[in-house]
Amino acid sequence: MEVHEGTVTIEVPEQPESGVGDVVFYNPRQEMNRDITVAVLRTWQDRTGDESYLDANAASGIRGVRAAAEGWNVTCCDYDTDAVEHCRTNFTRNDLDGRIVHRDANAYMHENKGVDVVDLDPFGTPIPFADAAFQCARSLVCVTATDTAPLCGAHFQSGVRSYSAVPRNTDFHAEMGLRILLSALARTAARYDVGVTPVLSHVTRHYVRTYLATSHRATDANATMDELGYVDHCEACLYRTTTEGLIANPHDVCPNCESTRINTAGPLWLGPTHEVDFVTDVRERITEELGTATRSRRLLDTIADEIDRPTHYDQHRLSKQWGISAISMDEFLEALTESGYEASRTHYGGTTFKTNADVEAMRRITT
Ligand SMILES: C[S@@+](CC[C@H](N)C(=O)[O-])C[C@H]1O[C@@H](n2cnc3c(N)ncnc32)[C@H](O)[C@@H]1O
Repeated sequence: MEVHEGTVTIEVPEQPESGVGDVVFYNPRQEMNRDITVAVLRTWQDRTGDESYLDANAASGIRGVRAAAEGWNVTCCDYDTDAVEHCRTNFTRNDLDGRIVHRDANAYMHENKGVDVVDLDPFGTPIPFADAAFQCARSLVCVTATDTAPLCGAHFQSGVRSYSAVPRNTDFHAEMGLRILLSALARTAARYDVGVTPVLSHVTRHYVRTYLATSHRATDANATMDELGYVDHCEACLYRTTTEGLIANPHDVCPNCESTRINTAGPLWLGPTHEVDFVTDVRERITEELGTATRSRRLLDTIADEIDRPTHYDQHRLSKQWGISAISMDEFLEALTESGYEASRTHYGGTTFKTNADVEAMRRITT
């Protein structure tokens, strides 16, 4: 079937309804992910003059074709024969040049270091490709992870295995997933003396996406490691607290309600998950021909306005906890800001917010 995204048209096989099968993969639900990638690549090229882009898990080649249409010097890599055929057809069909490589992505990245931008978009966890990506990429690593259940602690052991960290299934699960992923990526990069700075990250129910600017200096890798730490979370009253550094110092009882139902997650990335200037620049480069322009702009606006530190709350979950009916989000946030606290919506969900008020202060002010 024919698929139109942005300025390109590609050919992909009919997809099985279950989403699982042998055919070359294409997921229309990821169009916004790809539209934002196009705007990120525009921003990155304007800022750095970078030229080369590796679509390491190419499938139909949709990411690579779209990057080539933006003027990038593209390599598409996939170990699947049919995928490689589709990539070839789709570059030709759009009259674009691109290098198509039938190879294991790790082998290719190890042998071809110095690509400006590397994009990882495998099935499930990207961690098997992370070591090679941080050695191969010169300046930007883009990563999608679709294994949201392991990342957010819903599949606990799988999360521990994949990410060498302890995820917990909390009421801020989407952010837990992002911070577990960033932690694992940062620790992987640091092994090669590479420091990372997340310039943009976003999470939906289906995937986590992040863009990491890289710096090949041991001192920057040290600074990256300083962004790691732990979050203690009380299941009884939803209180949380963070501990910076790689030495966990877990609470046995909740400092707020003295419950022992307090658990620790980490090491997590506790640093910023985006740079506001970068997000604003990307937002400006979301143009009308992008199919998800309206949704993408809305998402990027929310991210740019989001307080960027761990962790978010869910207003409905808190209201349930306190046994009251939820007031409107605007009223709730206004009550916090009028009391001198910071408060913002977040992109993690319609009823989510961040604040520097703790749960007791929130309850006092808003109920
Ligand atoms: C989720 S699909 C990629 C989707 C595509 N990037 C898009 O936006 O539509 C993952 C692809 O990674 C490929 N893949 C998995 N393991 C690989 C490996 N070790 N080396 C190269 N490609 C691999 C699969 O064959 C598959 O085509």
